[in-house]
Amino acid sequence: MSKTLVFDNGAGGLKAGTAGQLRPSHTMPNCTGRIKGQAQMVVGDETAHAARDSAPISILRPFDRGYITNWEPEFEVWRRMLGRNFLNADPRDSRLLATEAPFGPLVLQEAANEVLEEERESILKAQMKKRRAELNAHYAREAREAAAKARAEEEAARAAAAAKAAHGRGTRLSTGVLVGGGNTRQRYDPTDPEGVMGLAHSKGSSGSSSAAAASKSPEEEREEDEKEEDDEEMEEEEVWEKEEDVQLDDPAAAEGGGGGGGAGAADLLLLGGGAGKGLAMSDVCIVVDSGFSFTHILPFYQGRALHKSALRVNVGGKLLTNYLKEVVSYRQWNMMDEFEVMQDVKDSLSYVSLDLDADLRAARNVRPGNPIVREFVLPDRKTVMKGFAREVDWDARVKRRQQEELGVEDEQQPQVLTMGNERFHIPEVLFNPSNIGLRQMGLSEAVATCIERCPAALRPQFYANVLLTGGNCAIPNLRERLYRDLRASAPIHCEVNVILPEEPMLHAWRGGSLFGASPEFGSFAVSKQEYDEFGHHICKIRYADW
Ligand SMILES: Nc1ncnc2c1ncn2[C@@H]1O[C@H](COP(=O)(O)OP(=O)(O)OP(=O)(O)O)[C@@H](O)[C@H]1O
Repeated sequence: MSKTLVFDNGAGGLKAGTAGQLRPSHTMPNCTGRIKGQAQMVVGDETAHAARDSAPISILRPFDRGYITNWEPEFEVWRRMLGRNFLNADPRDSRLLATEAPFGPLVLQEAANEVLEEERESILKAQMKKRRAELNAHYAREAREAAAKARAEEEAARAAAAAKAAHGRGTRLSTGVLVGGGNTRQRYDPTDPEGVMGLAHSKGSSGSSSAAAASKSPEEEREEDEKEEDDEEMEEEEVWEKEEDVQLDDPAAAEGGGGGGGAGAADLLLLGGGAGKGLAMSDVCIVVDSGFSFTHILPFYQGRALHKSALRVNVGGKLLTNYLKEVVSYRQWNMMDEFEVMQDVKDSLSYVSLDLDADLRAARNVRPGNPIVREFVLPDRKTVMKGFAREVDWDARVKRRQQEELGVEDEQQPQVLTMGNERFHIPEVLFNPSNIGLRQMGLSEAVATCIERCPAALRPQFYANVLLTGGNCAIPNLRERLYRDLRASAPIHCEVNVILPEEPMLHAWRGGSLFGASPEFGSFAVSKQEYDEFGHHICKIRYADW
């Protein structure tokens, strides 16, 4: 059977691995670079190595805010990922599922498909592109269903055990992570190198309609395409027009269409920690994806994206790191050429404040006992290869100050950055971009606005199902702050629920992994032969259908 590779192509990093696995096997910076004075280009992970060796390097990022802006370097990164040192993919026996950001103009999507098709002649057997937000929503939905199923099964097992115990025949309940649904339950063995790949996968009823669609000839598909597109548009319109018809308590409306994950899907989801554990209602969620270059907010109803309500905020991790670089360079050391180091500082020490005034007051006095101030030991690339955060060493700090006053340099002491109000002042930009003069909505305002742009009858469901994904959502307290702000702006009768899955950065990749491993995936992929025969049209039909 051919192998399905999953690429989550982000502006910060390319996450790649095989479908069906719990996590990507490789992640590399999505960039190329040139070391000063050298003709050779360094690619992906090599740029990080060069930066670690203090080589003066100029970085080129070919992917920004969801768009590939420069194909050549992007393919260099992809080729390296597919090559011997990483995925070691056999071109004759591999299929590719790649993520795509929302809001991509059609012409760019077409160009991307075309370039991918031309390039992959020697690379991959079949390809498929899927919007990242859809994969996020898909994973959350399936995860929630799997978690609910597992809970129900565990409760049933517990009830059975209790009944047995009542009859004097005690049964020891199993603990640990259970994988597999229905009759195929088995214990997950973390040492199994095959992970979940070894398990058989089955799919629910939703796969049958797509399989039927796949059995149609491309000519038939083309004939039906316009009709389907009209139908889709009408469906989205209907959500608005018939909003008063939606009964929020109606289980049929709540359950909707969407894919029902079978046993195989549950395996990955249970291993993933049940990302959708907290989702209150079926098939309705609002995906907030905040990554390296931007943040987008996209609502889903019955598995369909409501594009009219979607919002994008051009604030991401890169902007925060650049801002931190400037602040630190102004206040302490010149760190303007140290993006990677400053990203480490931000990732390890920043947090979102839940009480700005109190935190500002507390951070003001840098003295022992200060709860906010921390130190970051900078890498000197001789003794300290990678920087790290630590509690303030007050004695060393006093000694350092005295030496600085005397103009003495102690070679033995590592250089440290002191992080005080920077720790919460920088992430605050996500919630208040106007702090640095950006005319953009803050995160909470954008989520609330997005929900308010949805049909009134659906809003309570969206408030109850806000799903956070992307690396920025790992900033401590971000979830709590968003909850607090939404709670304040949501109507009083609405339940507010903000869900933060484990490792939010990998959430979209896991959606891809789940989908790539499902039996229906084959019917959505486009082969080289099909593309040559029908062109971009076939991609439009196949990719839009899921
Ligand atoms: N623990 C953490 N705390 C704070 N920020 C983090 C943490 N982990 C990752 N990040 C930030 O998340 C960002 C990367 O997130 P992610 O991988 O979701 O982005 P991407 O998919 O590469 O980019 P994009 O979504 O813009 O295409 C980086 O800016 C990184 O600094």
